[in-house]
Amino acid sequence: MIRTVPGLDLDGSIRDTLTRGVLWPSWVVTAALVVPFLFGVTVPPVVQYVPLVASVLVLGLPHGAIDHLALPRVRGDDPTLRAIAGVFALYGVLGVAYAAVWFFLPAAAFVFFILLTWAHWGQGDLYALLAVADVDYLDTRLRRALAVVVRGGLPMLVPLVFFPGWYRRVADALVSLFALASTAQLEWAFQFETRLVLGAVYGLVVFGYLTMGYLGSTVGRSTWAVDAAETLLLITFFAVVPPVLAVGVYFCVWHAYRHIARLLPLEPNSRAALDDHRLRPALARFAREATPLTLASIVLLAGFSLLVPNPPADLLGWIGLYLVLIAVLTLPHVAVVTLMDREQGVWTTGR
Ligand SMILES: CC1=C(/C=C/C(C)=C/C=C/C(C)=C/C=O)C(C)(C)CCC1
Ligand SMILES: [Fe+2]
Repeated sequence: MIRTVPGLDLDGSIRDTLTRGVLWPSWVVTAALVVPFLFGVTVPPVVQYVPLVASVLVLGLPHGAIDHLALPRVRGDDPTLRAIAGVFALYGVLGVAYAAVWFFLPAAAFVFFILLTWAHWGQGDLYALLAVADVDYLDTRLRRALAVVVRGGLPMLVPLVFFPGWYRRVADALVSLFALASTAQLEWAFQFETRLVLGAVYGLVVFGYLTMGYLGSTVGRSTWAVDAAETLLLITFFAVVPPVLAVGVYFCVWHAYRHIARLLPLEPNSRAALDDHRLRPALARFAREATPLTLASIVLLAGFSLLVPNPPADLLGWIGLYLVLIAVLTLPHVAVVTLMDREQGVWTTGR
């Protein structure tokens, strides 16, 4: 059966529900975390790992666990066995191919993971800007691409500029599961000069992006203010909060939660609940739907630990393994989200 599904044109009541229940919490949590770190608070590594570890069950891993339902739904089709099998096949082919790259070229696979996440977390925020924050100045494809570069760079580049040591430690944790000392090839990326140049270029791009939005906004500047405030908040967040903690929190309350919010209106019962200003039943339904494949991914993680040449020996090693699993699952997940973008008109501007 073919149905029409919401694209970027969410009903006002749904937008309200998502702004209150999804955007606000992401602002409050990130802003609250900035404060102690601005005052120089330090926290032991184990505590910094908590959000990333929690993301295995809460928000993070589950956000991709209904990709097999999301794709048919966004097309207005029923999730038939055939449609679901198609998504599973996509995961199988892309996931296995990328996993093989990790075994043979781990350092290159890591760099690709960072760039893939940059694009993917950027594309997630772009949808939220268009559909929930309802910005009006992203009216050309070039401007939308710029939004992806700016938004994805916040979690992927800002930590490199401000915390190269941690960045390197995490890169090591992933790469050394496959080959010891391979991150030596990435030494250049952590050098002061590289970070200075990348930071300066990125700073200019952010400045250009925000100026473009300010000048291009026609219906008052309130939506631009949301975009600008989020951007500046996240720059500060990733500049002061230690990166494993910052990325873990961002992954859960920002990227994953916004993606889940995007999925909810695609399901008719959840859409009705949101329309009625009720977020909780929609989230409960999502949690039920996401449980089986979240659990299956955890089994995959255990299996993966038996396959890597240098199995994890400590908590950071396990986090590294978890991130490699995420990397492998993210490639097909990005394919699904990119198809969703196409169906929902994220790149349809006429210009
Ligand atoms: C943890 C961590 C890092 C990388 C995290 C990545 C790349 C996560 C990707 C998650 C994805 C793609 C989830 C799915 O949507 C950095 C940046 C090296 C800095 C140090 C901390
Ligand atoms: Fe995602």
